[in-house]
Amino acid sequence: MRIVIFGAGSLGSLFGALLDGAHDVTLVGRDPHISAVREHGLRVTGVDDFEASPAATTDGTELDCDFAVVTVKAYDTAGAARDLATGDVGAAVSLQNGLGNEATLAAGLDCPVVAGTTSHGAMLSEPGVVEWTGRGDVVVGAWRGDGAAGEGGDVSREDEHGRGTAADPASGVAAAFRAASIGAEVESDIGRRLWRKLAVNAAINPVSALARIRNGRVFEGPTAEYAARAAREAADVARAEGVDLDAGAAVEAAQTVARRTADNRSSMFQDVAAGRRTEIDAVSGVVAERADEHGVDAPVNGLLCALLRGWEAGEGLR
Ligand SMILES: NC(=O)C1=CN([C@@H]2O[C@H](COP(=O)(O)OP(=O)(O)OC[C@H]3O[C@@H](n4cnc5c(N)ncnc54)[C@H](O)[C@@H]3O)[C@@H](O)[C@H]2O)C=CC1
Ligand SMILES: CC(C)(CO)C(=O)C(=O)O
Repeated sequence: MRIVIFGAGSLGSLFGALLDGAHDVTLVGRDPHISAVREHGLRVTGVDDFEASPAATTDGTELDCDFAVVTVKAYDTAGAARDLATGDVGAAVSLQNGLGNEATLAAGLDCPVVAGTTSHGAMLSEPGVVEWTGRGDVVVGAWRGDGAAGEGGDVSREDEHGRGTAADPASGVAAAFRAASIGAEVESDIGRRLWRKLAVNAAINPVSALARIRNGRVFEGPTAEYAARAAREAADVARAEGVDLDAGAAVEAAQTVARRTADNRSSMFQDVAAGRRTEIDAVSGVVAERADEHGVDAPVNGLLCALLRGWEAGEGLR
């Protein structure tokens, strides 16, 4: 299949390398990384060590592909949709963190949108080299609009080529990942999966970023209570949106991820440490705003969001 990776930074480069070979892959990203890939290929280190040679470009317009995997940061999703809309894209697949990316893609594109989450970890260590920091999973599901993500119908159908039907692009995407030996599942209730991941990120990311601690410390010591509250609030908002997510299950999910990724610096901690903009709006910001809309209390998410936004607006960004 012809696959575009839109946003070939850390995660996108990892998936681009893993999909290359089984598929015809084009990375869309920025220099100096893209020039390095064009000149020397793409090297993966860490969990596995190998080289790949996908096509690579800094121009995301007028691309033609079976599907585009979108791996830009949440705040760049609208720009990605604008570029992808100028081409011929069969489907857009978000593997991003935060809530709202799929809605942004759907608003800007005519093609079907597939929602996804991944627990693989990746970090661009230098131009042309990506470190695979942790093996994980990929879960995708048809996105059917705000409040109805993944609801209804059988999304596990594939056509005789295993590509998924037009009404069911998620199974085609999962099949393409599996053809490249990347474990990928189709989830019929992808909306719940996105909210659960959001609760995990709402607990770990801002707390680790503000306290400057690795994931494993978030549920230990003085931050534990507030991380748990952030996850519980996210679950309360999810339920107000009709998503079946128990507060206890959300806290447990966050604690499990913190344990499994104990030595990681969360992506938000890395962003803050490097003086880069964070994804706070798409994580705690979404929880706090939707809580307001539903009349649900989410003071911890509100405070974490305000602190990170204050840092970004003040002395934070380089
Ligand atoms: N890195 C990781 O281990 C994981 C990341 N995620 C999520 O995946 C998403 C991407 O994360 P990272 O790869 O870490 O971020 P990143 O910042 O390393 O990569 C994003 C890349 O997209 C590029 N980009 C943005 N707009 C572009 C445009 N219009 N044209 C060309 N290139 C463009 C940026 O230059 C950047 O290189 C985020 O939502 C993150 O939360 C999710 C799971 C794990
Ligand atoms: C799961 C977790 C918390 C892993 O670090 C993550 O998604 C992130 O850092 O953004």
